[in-house]
Amino acid sequence: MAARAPSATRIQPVVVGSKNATETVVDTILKPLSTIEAAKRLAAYTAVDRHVKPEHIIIGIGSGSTVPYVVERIVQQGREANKDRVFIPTGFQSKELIVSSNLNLGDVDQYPTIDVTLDGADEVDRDLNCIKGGGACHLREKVLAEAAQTFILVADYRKNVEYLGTNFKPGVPIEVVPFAYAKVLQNLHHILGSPKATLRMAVAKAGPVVSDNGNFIIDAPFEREHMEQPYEIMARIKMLTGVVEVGLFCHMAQAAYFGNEDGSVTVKYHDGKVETVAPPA
Ligand SMILES: O=C(CO)[C@H](O)[C@H](O)COP(=O)(O)O
Repeated sequence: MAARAPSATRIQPVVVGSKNATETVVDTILKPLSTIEAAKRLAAYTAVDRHVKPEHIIIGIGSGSTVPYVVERIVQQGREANKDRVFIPTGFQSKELIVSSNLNLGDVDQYPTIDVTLDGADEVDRDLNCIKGGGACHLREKVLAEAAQTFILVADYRKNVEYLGTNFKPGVPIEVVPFAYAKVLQNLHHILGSPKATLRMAVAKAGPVVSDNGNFIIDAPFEREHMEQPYEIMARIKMLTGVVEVGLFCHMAQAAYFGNEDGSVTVKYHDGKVETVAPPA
């Protein structure tokens, strides 16, 4: 059997109905994708082809519906390329994805330096600031983004905006310790200028969404004036006692890949450069 990184663990997937890597690849080949799914896949594949190289051994895997295409492309690099790699998840979903794809699973406390982390985003602005946390994973996502030598975003064209809050309307996701949520909501309403901030409620469960860390999530929409330079409001929210992490990632990503409707990919870089990768001929 192939050698593995020393402290990586392999466990069996626990989610009933989760697909293995072969099934996912077969699905992708056989079933036509919607325009949005095709755009997500294009962004993810292009980013993996450019940023997941043979020398990259410790790889952070983000959360959301675009990230499965990242993992799919990594699996396509083959067993040999992946046998010594360790994959670090940003939450329950990406842990299941790693395990069900037969990749080596590790954690960020074992591997605090990550070669490259690839993750989705809810929206990305012209300076590569982004909103994350639509899936309530932004605490671990930010840790893996900070731990990474290279942090790359992958998304479809709807997420590519000049200013945060343009298309993504729920607001900035804020993870809070449960007993402090009402106090933090008051702070957001009356001090920080987000009168419509609300506690995120679960859909198929009575009560609030509980994050993978056992915390609550507040969604706080802000006016454009705050979103033009989001670092300042991010820092002010983070200073509120009871806040664990804020879903504003400022100046963290090296590049963002957006799959477009016409099959091209727009790449925005941290230095302001923008590239268009033409669709395959
Ligand atoms: O931040 C996230 C989860 O907390 C996701 O990366 C973000 O919500 C984007 O997800 P998707 O790829 O499904 O649009």
